[in-house]
Amino acid sequence: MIFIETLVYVVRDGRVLLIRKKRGLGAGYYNGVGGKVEEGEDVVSAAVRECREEVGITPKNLEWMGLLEFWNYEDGRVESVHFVHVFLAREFDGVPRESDEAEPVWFGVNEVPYDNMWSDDVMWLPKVLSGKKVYARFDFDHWRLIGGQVFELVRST
Ligand SMILES: Nc1nc2c([nH]c(=O)n2[C@H]2C[C@H](O)[C@@H](COP(=O)(O)OP(=O)(O)OP(=O)(O)O)O2)c(=O)[nH]1
Repeated sequence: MIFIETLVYVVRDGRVLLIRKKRGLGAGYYNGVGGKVEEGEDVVSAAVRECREEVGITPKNLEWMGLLEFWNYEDGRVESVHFVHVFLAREFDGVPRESDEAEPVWFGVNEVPYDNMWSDDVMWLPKVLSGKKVYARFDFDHWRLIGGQVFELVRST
């Protein structure tokens, strides 16, 4: 199965808004706000929708920060491939609120709780939070990280 997904990191006053995910894949971990792009939906609309659904805010002026690929293997075969578009939002409308999917929590951008996040995040999220665009691919075995590469994207002009 191939999935197109989104992750949004809302940043304001030196802090980043994460969610503690209550259910589904990665439950208990902190993450950006996101989920699957639905049929017929564009990636930006999906990113905005997930922010509304999960924490009740509407991000404004989303900045595309890169693409992550997560390849999950089970017993030597590809079980699923996830293409995840990452965005920063420096402005938003509304007040973050808890939902049945997620609890919103603000962290200082230098106090991100990487020990309680997907183990690949420490390899790319600091770059994104410092304004760098990235492309990365990570391989998992039964969702345990087994390898990966991160590239910083630079303008070639
Ligand atoms: N930061 C980070 N996020 C990850 C990793 N792996 C991974 O699937 N995700 C994110 C991408 C998506 O935003 C989200 C997908 O989780 P999910 O399939 O449970 O989606 P969901 O229930 O939240 O969304 P949905 O089905 O409601 O659309 O998790 C990872 O290694 N690091």
